[in-house]
Amino acid sequence: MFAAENGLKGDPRLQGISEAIRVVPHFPKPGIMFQDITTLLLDHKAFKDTVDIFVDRYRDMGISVVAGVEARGFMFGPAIALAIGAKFVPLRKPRKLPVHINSLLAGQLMRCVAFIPLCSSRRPSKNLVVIVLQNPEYAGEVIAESYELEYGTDCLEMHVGAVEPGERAIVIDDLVATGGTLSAAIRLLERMEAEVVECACVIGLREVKVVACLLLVFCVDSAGSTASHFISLWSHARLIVVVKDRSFEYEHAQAGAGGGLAEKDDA
Ligand SMILES: O=P(O)(O)OC[C@H]1O[C@H](OP(=O)(O)OP(=O)(O)O)[C@H](O)[C@@H]1O
Ligand SMILES: Nc1ncnc2[nH]cnc12
Repeated sequence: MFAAENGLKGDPRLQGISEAIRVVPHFPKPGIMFQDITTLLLDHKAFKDTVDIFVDRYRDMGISVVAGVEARGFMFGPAIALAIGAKFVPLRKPRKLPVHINSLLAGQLMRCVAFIPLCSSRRPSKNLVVIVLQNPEYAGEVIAESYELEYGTDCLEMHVGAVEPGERAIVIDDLVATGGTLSAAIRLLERMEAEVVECACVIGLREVKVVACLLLVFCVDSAGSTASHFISLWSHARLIVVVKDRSFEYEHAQAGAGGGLAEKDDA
């Protein structure tokens, strides 16, 4: 049903996209079949087709926020945002977004910086003038959401004020595995009262380990068939995934060539 709704069933672009993604066995550790989108970025047609699929889908959906997950969501999100006329909001790993320590300290800093050009006999530099004009209110408070990874935890941060209540948002990333990262992204946006219309990823891992927060997963494989659906326990947002990971094909090919699988079993 969803494949038809999305207009992706039988889409000839899917195979090219899928094939442009390199599978790197045992990276970053034994047993992981790493889905490497850097090769997709090198392939102009496959890269453009990927962005176009998302742009076609979201162009007329009243989306004003494209939120991209660091780091690989940054490689697709800005192009989509520009094409659909939305803003791009980076969801960053901890301590990357600039934030003032507190408003008092920021106020003192502003006064100091403003004082320097007055005391200086030399003409103030461009940089100083820019800082003086900054308003500490906009200097960047952040909110954070932690999430579980296979081993340990991680965290995403977003600037307060980057989205307004009621704005319609999509979240972009390269890949969904457990869904923990996307769930943290959704929580950040919903805390700012944005409406998360959908999440969109290029790749869905074949054996998605669904966590309680995962939405509805919609996979279209390279043949254009619907792969899997998982119903969220708490969110109404949806997820579109363009292609399934190619580990199976890779292992199959390696097994045919007499390699690969044995190496994986040894790991
Ligand atoms: O569905 P999940 O289980 O949450 O995993 C998916 C996330 O994992 C990868 O990022 P990673 O955390 O490796 O960070 P990176 O992009 O900075 O390498 C990927 O780009 C997704 O963001
Ligand atoms: N198999 C995989 N390939 C690339 N990125 C990932 N993030 C989590 N699992 C991954």
